[in-house]
Amino acid sequence: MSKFHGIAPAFYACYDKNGEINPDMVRKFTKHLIKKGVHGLYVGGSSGECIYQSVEERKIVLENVMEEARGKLYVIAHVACNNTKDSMELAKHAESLGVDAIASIPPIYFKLPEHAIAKYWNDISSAAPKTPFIIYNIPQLAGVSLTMSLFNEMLKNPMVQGVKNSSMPVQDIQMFKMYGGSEFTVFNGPDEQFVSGRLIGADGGIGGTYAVMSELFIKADLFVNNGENEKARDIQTDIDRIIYKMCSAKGNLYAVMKEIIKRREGLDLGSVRLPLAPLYPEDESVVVEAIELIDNAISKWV
Ligand SMILES: CC(=O)N[C@H](C=O)[C@@H](O)[C@H](O)[C@H](O)CO
Ligand SMILES: CC(=O)C(=O)O
Repeated sequence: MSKFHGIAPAFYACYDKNGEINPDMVRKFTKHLIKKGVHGLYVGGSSGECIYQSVEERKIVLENVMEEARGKLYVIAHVACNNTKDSMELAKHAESLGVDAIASIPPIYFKLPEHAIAKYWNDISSAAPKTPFIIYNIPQLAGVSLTMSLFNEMLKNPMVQGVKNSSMPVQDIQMFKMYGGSEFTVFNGPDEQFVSGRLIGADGGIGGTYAVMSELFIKADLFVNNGENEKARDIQTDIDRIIYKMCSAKGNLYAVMKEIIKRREGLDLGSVRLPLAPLYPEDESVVVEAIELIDNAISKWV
């Protein structure tokens, strides 16, 4: 089994009362997830609110994660900024800290040609020449798809060793697996189809909702490994009910999940940064009902 397998929660941004990065909470949250038994961590991605943080802030987050995580589980650092120079700086910094891989979305806003996207990714990779590079394919948010021509171009770089695939067709996972070569890693992106992603060939998953119910995803992963497909399907159904509930709030999904972690686990990660919407008073019932669903699912399955 490759090092990159199992359950890798996308790390949430940790803020203090004033909305500043809270390094102490970054460490506590890292320790908390390690104790839960997850296999890896994905730091500084969408869930880490990377696009709303400065280069300096993102370095501080990764440094504090690495202090707790080094040698205990794999760490993938998402290093993309929307310009090449800052992304290269973060890539270099991540390599100096000894992360297991770096990852990057494509550049957003301008519709760039594929050769420019490939150059952006290869430049970032060249700033961390000893560290595996994972392409983050998330067309519904990035507005750019990892096409086969772009994928094949990227495979010429031997450090390109995986894709985190968040496109909705599950078959995309199979395609990247098929053409990536035997050592190539593909992570499932959409948490709502984690089990399907694993069954069609994903080595593991990186997900935005894992940290709020890691027990359930660890169990789902185990069911797939053991060929217990009916149980895998049924736990996925319970997971999806929880995700749909959390997504029904007026406030942002990450604000909901941080509130749930605060109440269930006693860790205060703060709120989200604007323009992401914080929790509204009318979200109280969503939080309470989601907690009940999570508690019930954990007592049923774990
Ligand atoms: C669009 C998006 O953010 N996708 C994430 C990464 O793949 C997922 O992990 C979601 O957070 C999750 O599936 C909840 O919808
Ligand atoms: C959700 C996710 O995978 C991310 O943080 O990018």
